[in-house]
Amino acid sequence: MSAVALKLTGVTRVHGKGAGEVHALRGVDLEVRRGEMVAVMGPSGSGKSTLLHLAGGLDTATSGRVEVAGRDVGSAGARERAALRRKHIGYVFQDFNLVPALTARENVMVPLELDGMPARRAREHARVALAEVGMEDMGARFPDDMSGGQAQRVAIARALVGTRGLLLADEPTGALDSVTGEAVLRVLRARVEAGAAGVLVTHDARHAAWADRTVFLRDGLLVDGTTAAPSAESLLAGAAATGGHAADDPDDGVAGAGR
Ligand SMILES: Nc1ncnc2c1ncn2[C@@H]1O[C@H](COP(=O)(O)OP(=O)(O)OP(=O)(O)O)[C@@H](O)[C@H]1O
Repeated sequence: MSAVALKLTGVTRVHGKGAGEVHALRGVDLEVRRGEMVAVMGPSGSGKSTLLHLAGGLDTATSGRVEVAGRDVGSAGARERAALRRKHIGYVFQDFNLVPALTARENVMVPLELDGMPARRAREHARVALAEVGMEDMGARFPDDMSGGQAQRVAIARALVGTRGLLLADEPTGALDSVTGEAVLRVLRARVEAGAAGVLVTHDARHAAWADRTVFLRDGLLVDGTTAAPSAESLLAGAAATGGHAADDPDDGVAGAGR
């Protein structure tokens, strides 16, 4: 299997038409390898969710190329894209997107069953994934009977279940208290250590500190933080120096790294 789990080359995404055109991404290049976790930071509206949707095969680029596990997502048909999503991509959405009529365990089993895994094996994978996020006793609960944080942990278990090579997370700890949130980031990190690739969209420099490197988006342009490799400490220092709002200004994180 390719060491590069995700590759974006010259990717642009224009939403809308004519006077209402929005250039959400402008010529973005990004490569994420297996065993690597990349954090994406940037102000609201800078294109972070658009980038994640493209990486997850939920949207297609206006121009440029998006490859997942060596496969060009843009040229794949709808059926192939759906299979790619189920087999290779784990996606933690900002809203939890759980199916209300299914229990926590059944929600986590869905992607595996869609992929043809027998129910007994899917149930065992779901048990492990729920245990990883501290929800082992909640398998029979329905989403409406859970707190926001519990529902989000189930969504994270569903994204992590099985052996997906590319994990995409949009602010996965938004509804979680900080202790649980850190536990979830730890699970994500463990999956990356085990060979998955991770992309984490976050506004929080403390969460970005869990990644191997941070890239910054501003007005659809991507600035790679690799050259200066801002460390967790320098990102946090940048956040502290700006009153905890490093995520609002990409330059703050860079300044915090001493550039
Ligand atoms: N479906 C759409 N139609 C029109 N414009 C869109 C659409 N989706 C996103 N946009 C615009 O594209 C730009 C980038 O949006 P995107 O949601 O990717 O930013 P973001 O960095 O994820 O923001 P946030 O941090 O607020 O979630 C914004 O100007 C947004 O208004």
